[in-house]
Amino acid sequence: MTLRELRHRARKVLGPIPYDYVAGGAGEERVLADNEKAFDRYALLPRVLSGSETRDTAVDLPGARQAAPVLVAPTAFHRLVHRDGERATARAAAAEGAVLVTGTAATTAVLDVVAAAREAAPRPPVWFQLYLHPRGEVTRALVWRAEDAGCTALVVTVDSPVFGRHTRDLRNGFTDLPPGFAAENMRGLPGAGPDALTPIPMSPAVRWPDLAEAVRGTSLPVLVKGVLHPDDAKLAVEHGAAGVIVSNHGGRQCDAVPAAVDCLPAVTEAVAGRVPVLLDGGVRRGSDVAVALALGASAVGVGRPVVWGLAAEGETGVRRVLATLRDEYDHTLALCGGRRNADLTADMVVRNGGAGAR
Ligand SMILES: Cc1cc2nc3c(=O)[nH]c(=O)nc-3n(C[C@H](O)[C@H](O)[C@H](O)COP(=O)(O)O)c2cc1C
Ligand SMILES: CC(C)CC(=O)C(=O)O
Repeated sequence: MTLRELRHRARKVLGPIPYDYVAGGAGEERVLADNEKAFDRYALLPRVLSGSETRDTAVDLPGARQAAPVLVAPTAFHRLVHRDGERATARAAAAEGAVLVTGTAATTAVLDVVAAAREAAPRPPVWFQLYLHPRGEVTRALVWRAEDAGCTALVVTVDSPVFGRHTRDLRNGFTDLPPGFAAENMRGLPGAGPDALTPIPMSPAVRWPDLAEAVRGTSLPVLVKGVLHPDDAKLAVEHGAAGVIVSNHGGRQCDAVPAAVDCLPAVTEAVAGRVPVLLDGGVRRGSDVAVALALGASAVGVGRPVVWGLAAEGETGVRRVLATLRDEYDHTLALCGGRRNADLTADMVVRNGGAGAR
């Protein structure tokens, strides 16, 4: 079953409002569509007679060693799509040896998410995603909850000075979570209330010194998510980021930005190997993973496919998504004459339509 088929199955089991919440993007959904289409604009140029019967797809990331270069990007409100919610996602990611990025907008408290992951693996890598708050004590409270739970890294999302205008949610009048659901990590903290669709106080007043303060205030590595401009990637490193995640939030913030993968080469060049560069947005096949790695990513995140897997089949569905991507990626690596991730290099990616068009 391909990840696209899993989406169709999810659509059958979900009501139209939660389906639209997950599937949708901002504005006219141009960026949402382009994230996937962009991968069709790249082709792989394999090397031959250089492979191996055994391949090593493992990757070392801040606070995590993963079996494959694919991690679970933070997506909000898993209990909206499956009764087991984030607990199921956590068990699945841990069982597959993948980082789970849980987040402030989870419908399960981070302590319970990490506990569920530990049911499947002794030391599962769980990262915690948060937005910086202009009031430092709110940020510190969230960081403390993540540290206390046993998360091994933090992910600070910086592409949301204001919340994106999600066309489908606006049309559906979807502004609050249904009764019985809440952003559990926001309990007791200032915001719109944990049951609001945007329970997180986003602020355009947040600036680089706030990031530096957050980095200083934790012993955990801090990755910065939502970087597209190469100069911002440099600033992130200068302000202490342990990793940079190239992302346009799955097309849910500004609907006029480039596809995530199109921003990757310039960011990779700007970071110049000082910290790992990751990418999310539009990754749907093992060959997409290979293209991203060849263009400089250490690993990729997947958002919607994981939610479709969870909606369609719970823990089993999430495992299926991660296992499928790992298997397809390993197969692509073999077809490209590679033994390990680092064997995929920028000269092996061409613009689709001809090797001469690079
Ligand atoms: C339903 C949904 C909820 C999301 N919630 C968050 C969030 O709470 N925090 C965050 O940083 N990114 C969030 N994202 C963005 C994802 O982390 C990621 O950037 C994006 O989904 C990647 O694109 P993909 O869905 O094409 O894989 C969300 C995305 C979706 C689809
Ligand atoms: C609660 C929101 C902040 C989740 C989000 O980032 C999104 O829906 O794209």
